[in-house]
Amino acid sequence: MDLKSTKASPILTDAAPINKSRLGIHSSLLPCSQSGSSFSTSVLTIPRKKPSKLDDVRSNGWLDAMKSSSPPRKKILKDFNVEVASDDSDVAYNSWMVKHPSVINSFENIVNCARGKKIVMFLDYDGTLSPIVDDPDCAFMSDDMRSAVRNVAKYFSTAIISGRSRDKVFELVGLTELYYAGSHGMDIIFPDRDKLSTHHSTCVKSADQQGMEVNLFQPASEFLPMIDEVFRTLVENTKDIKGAKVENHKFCASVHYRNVDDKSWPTVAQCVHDILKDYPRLRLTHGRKVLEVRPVIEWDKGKAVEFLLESLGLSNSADVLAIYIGDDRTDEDAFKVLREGNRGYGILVSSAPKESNAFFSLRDPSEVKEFLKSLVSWKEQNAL
Ligand SMILES: O=P(O)(O)OC[C@H]1O[C@H](O[C@H]2O[C@H](CO)[C@@H](O)[C@H](O)[C@H]2O)[C@H](O)[C@@H](O)[C@@H]1O
Repeated sequence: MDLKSTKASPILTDAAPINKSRLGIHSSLLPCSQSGSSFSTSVLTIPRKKPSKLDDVRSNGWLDAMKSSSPPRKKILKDFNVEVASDDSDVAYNSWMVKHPSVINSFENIVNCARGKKIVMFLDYDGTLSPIVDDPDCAFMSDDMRSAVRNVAKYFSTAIISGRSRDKVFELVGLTELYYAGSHGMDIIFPDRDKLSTHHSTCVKSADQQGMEVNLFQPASEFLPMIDEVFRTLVENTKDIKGAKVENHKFCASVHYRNVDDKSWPTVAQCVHDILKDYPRLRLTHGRKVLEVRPVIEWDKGKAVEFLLESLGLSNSADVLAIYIGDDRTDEDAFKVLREGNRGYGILVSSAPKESNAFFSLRDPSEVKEFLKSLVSWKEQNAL
């Protein structure tokens, strides 16, 4: 396979727009902006200023997105170098909560909606089940959280949908009774014992780590060699940027800049941008202090939720209430699917106000745990 080929498969979409500023020509000098009829191409002057190496990432919005990623709720009081919760941010958070109420405070509402319906639980991993930490290899969930998830799965079908590789997220969660979707939903596994109501033809049979028969759904499998190649190039090209870290998640790759001095963020962005220029079949999404490189297929966490609901025969919103808990921009696709399809509720985990398609909110993973425990208690008290 030609890894850099531009030949699109039927499912490809989202070709990167042509970035005029990349040509080093200000848009006001381009023919489309001319107003008079006497314009002559012979007088078109190209600015003498050499385009900055970082013009690409400034003009395509990557840098702004990087700066706004994972904003701290508390402000540093610079003169005293202490962290304080400013009144302003509290006021902003409280007014944001009017739009996205805490699901703990709205518990009665959500369980009333769930009466007579099957609850299906979708959980993101990082920032939802485990706290955000500097080292992605040390993002462990607590035993207490694991037991809360295990108890939820006793009563409700539960799936983990993560940007990490499926193997990695399974290693971190370690519960065999769940469904797992890794690589932002591009790698879904089902135990073969489950009767899949649809999609049989798109799944392949395989064996899991315990040798049990499983069904795999991997809509981006053709991208495997490409992601591998890009991962190696990213590692090589970022090796001199202190603090940068690249992860291979099989069907996507992550470039972390949480531990990079913010003066070097433009260098990280430009480096990723330069590599992506050679791969028109890959695109970039933003996570929490992380740039994520993934195939331009029409597949995301929202599609994975739809796929899982349909495959498990749980897509009838009259009988099913889906709940998706996540903290990241990539979780927004899933929130949107639930909101627009009237299939259930998205819950955003955030301690700062954020634009979101989620209906409810929770502040942090400890509130996620509290909510999961409350659902289990409610179910136990109402079990007939
Ligand atoms: O979909 P998720 O399960 O939320 O995974 C999204 C990314 O999570 C990880 O990165 C994030 O968490 C790290 C550990 O707390 C943190 O250091 C990093 O800054 C966050 O972006 C994971 O390492 C990424 O590869 C995932 O894409």
